[in-house]
Amino acid sequence: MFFDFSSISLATTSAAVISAFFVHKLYSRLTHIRSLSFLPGPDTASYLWGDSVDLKKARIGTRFPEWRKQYGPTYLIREPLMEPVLVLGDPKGALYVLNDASKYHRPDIDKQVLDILVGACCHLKVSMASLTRIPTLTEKKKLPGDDHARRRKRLAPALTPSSVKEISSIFFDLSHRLSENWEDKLSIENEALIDVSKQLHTFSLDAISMTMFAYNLSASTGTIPELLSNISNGPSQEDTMGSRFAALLISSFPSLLAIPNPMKTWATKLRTELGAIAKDVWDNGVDGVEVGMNAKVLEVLRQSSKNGETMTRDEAVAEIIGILFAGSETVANVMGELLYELAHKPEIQSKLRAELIAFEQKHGGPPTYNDIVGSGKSGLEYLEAVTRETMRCKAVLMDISRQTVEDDIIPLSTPLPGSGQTSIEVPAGTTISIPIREGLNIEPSIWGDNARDFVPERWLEEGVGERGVGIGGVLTFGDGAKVCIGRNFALAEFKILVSVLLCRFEFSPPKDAIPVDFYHLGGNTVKPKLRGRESEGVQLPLIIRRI
Ligand code: HEM
Repeated sequence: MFFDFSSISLATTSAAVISAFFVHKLYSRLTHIRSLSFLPGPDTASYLWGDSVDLKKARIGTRFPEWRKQYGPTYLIREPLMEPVLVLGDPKGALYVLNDASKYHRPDIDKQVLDILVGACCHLKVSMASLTRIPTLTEKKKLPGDDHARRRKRLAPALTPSSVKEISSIFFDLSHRLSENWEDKLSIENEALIDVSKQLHTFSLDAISMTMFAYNLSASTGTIPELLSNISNGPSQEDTMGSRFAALLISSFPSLLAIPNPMKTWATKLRTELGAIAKDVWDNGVDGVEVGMNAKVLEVLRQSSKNGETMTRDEAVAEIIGILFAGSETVANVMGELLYELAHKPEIQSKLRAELIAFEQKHGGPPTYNDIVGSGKSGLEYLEAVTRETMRCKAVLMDISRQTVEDDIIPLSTPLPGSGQTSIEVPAGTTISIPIREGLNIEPSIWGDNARDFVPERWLEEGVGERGVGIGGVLTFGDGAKVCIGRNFALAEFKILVSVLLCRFEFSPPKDAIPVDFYHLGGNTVKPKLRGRESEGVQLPLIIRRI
């Protein structure tokens, strides 16, 4: 009898490697638990799922503000299998982490999701990975930090204030197009019930595709608009045992995302279709760009090819997909939330409209791009205040996640309750969640007792932004090396749309309105659903009345 020693030794080696891997996983998990267990935090909803399933189902405003009240700004929550997550709502600690890109990286799971999307940037927290943290931009697992800097530098000229000014006429055109669409719906009655969420999504998708790569995606005949609208509803949002186990496995072993799953199928389809368009636009160059369009991203990508940088078609496609994700649903969501807020706060709506109409009467025409971006100084102070308050209270991202790559000590501005410690030692591999929407942006020690309320007037006070944390006093666009590169674009697009819509329409809640709840959904963004009709997906019905 002969033994196949080579196959025995292969099996033994594989078993040893797998065992070592599990032992290492277990050891690092125990290290994280031991090092951080002194921190306060909620009783974990489930040892198996941690707090993740509970958080996924919870309405916005029902968990983090309560935990902040009970435990202070810095505490611990749990991912599946009790992996601790340090919720760092301390201003000094948050800025420390965001500003040290060498020690604090995006978590492995996010990089894995980005790999599937060809290294693209996105605010998308895909549902298969929805128990995990925020994936964002130009960071790919195998690429070192300087590659992120190189790609960011390459993209930056497309999104400077002067580039945004150049493309701003497209924002005006699209805002008027949306208004005309609503006017048509109001042609018989003076008012109508309209689900604004879909139309805002189309508006922002067009804004990004028509300005960045001269393509009208919403009008394209393929399945792309449908695939992109799935960003809102996610490739599989249901909370089933199967999806929970998949999420649990993936959060422990991110590489499992590489095996076939609904999210991967969806991403591959989207990438293939976008790839065909990108190839078309890429091959035909930017010379033939139609009037009313621009190709800012393609221009910078082509320029870097001319400068000798190698740029493969795949890389170009990755940048395009990334910009589309990052730039479309973010603005659509925040705009939807403002319209919802204005519908419920008619006094703020009237004050904003009165300012815009007074401006128009005084200057003999509607505000231009310069009036709008300089709105704090041009007689549009309330527009500026409403914009800032929307970005503060309605931040699209719940949190920004990072993982330590080495042991470190995070300084704190608020001593920990009990021990009075002014810093926290974190072992390598710790996941840190910097809470934005329900954390630092509404921190009562900064914004006062009415921190959670939507009060634009607070911004009319001199120097108020200096009190807060981050650019302009909020962390809505992040901070540090990965701060949002599209913020000038987003703010200009947002303000232009507000200035056009508010002069033409009045918004109010539907009569006998079903309450709208906002959830953290399909990406790390916040979206509306009707209470009791959640399975119908994202919707935001409002009554729109012609003025
Ligand atoms: C209201 C709208 C928006 C919000 C709230 C927002 C928020 C953010 C945040 C918080 C980050 C940093 C994430 C991190 O640190 O991990 C980020 C990154 C990014 N955003 Fe935005 N964003 C918005 C709109 C846009 C738009 C319109 C574009 C494109 C035109 C864009 C492109 C990007 C890109 C490319 C990055 C990655 C930057 C990097 O990794 O260096 N964003 N965004």
